[in-house]
Amino acid sequence: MRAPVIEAKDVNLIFETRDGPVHALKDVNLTVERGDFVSFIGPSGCGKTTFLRCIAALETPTGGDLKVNSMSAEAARKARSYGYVFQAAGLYPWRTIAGNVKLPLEIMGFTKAEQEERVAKVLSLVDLEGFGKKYPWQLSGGMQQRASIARALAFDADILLMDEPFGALDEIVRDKLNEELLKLWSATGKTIGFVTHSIPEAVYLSTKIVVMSPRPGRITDVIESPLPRGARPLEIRDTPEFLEIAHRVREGLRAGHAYDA
Ligand SMILES: Nc1ncnc2c1ncn2[C@@H]1O[C@H](COP(=O)(O)OP(=O)(O)OP(=O)(O)O)[C@@H](O)[C@H]1O
Repeated sequence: MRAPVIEAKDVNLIFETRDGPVHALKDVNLTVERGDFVSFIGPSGCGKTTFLRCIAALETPTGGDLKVNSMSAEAARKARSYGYVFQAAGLYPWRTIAGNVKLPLEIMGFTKAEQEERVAKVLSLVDLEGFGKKYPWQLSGGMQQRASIARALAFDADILLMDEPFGALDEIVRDKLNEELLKLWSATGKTIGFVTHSIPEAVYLSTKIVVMSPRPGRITDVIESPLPRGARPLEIRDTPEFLEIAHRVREGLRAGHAYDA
C-alpha cells in the first residue's frame, strides 16, 4: 500500500467576514497517497484554493485534522515538504530565469555549486535548458510558467501544489504543458495537488479527481481514474473511458449546483 501524503479528516474552515461567516470548507475528508496526481475542480468559491492553502499551512482550518507527510501542515511547511506554483508565474523581472529558480535555494543557504547543479537539473526537467540567462520578459507565457514550475521543483520537495498554473494560457500551449507536466510527474514520482476549472485538464492529468461545490465549500465526489498512470497521449481524450470520467465530473458539478439552489 502506498503511504498517505495528505490526510484530511473532517476539515472545516470558516472565515469570519464583515458580512458574516463564510464556510469555505465543510467536513472535507480526503486521503492522497504518495505519487498521486490529484485535481481539485469546481466552480468559483468552492474552496479549491483554500484547501490547497491549508495543505501549505497558508491558512489554518478552524476544525478537523489535516496531516501532510504525517505531520501538521505547519511542521510540513517548515520541513519544506512542498513547492507551490501560482496562476501567475510571478518571476522577478530583474532576475534572469536561472536567478529566479535559484532564489529559494539562496534563501535556504545551499552552496553556490549546489545551486548551479540544481538549477541546471530543473531547467532541463521543464525543457528550458539554454534559457537560464534570459530574463522573464524574453520568454513566452508558457515558458515563464515552466520556469515557475522549475523554481517550485528546485529544492526537490516531494509534493508540488499547483493553483491553476495554466489558467491564463491559450489552449494549444496548455495542451503542451499538460503533456509535459505528466512526463515530469512520471519522471520524478512527486505527489501533485492541482487546482483547475477545466474538466478535460482534470481528467487528462489526474489519478484522482476531487469534485467540489460552493456554499458551503465541500467535496461532492472523488473519482479514482481508471486511465493508465504516467505519460498519457493527448489522444486519450477521445477514448470512451476518458469521456465517461468527464461525464461523471460534469454530473458531479451539476449535482453540486442543484444542492445550491
Ligand atoms: N481570506 C479570506 N477571507 C474571507 N473569505 C475568504 C478568504 N479566502 C477565501 N474566502 C472565501 O472562501 C470561499 C472559498 O474561496 P476559494 O478562493 O478557496 O475558492 P476557489 O474554489 O479557489 O475559487 P476560484 O475558482 O474563484 O479561485 C469563497 O467564498 C471566498 O470568498
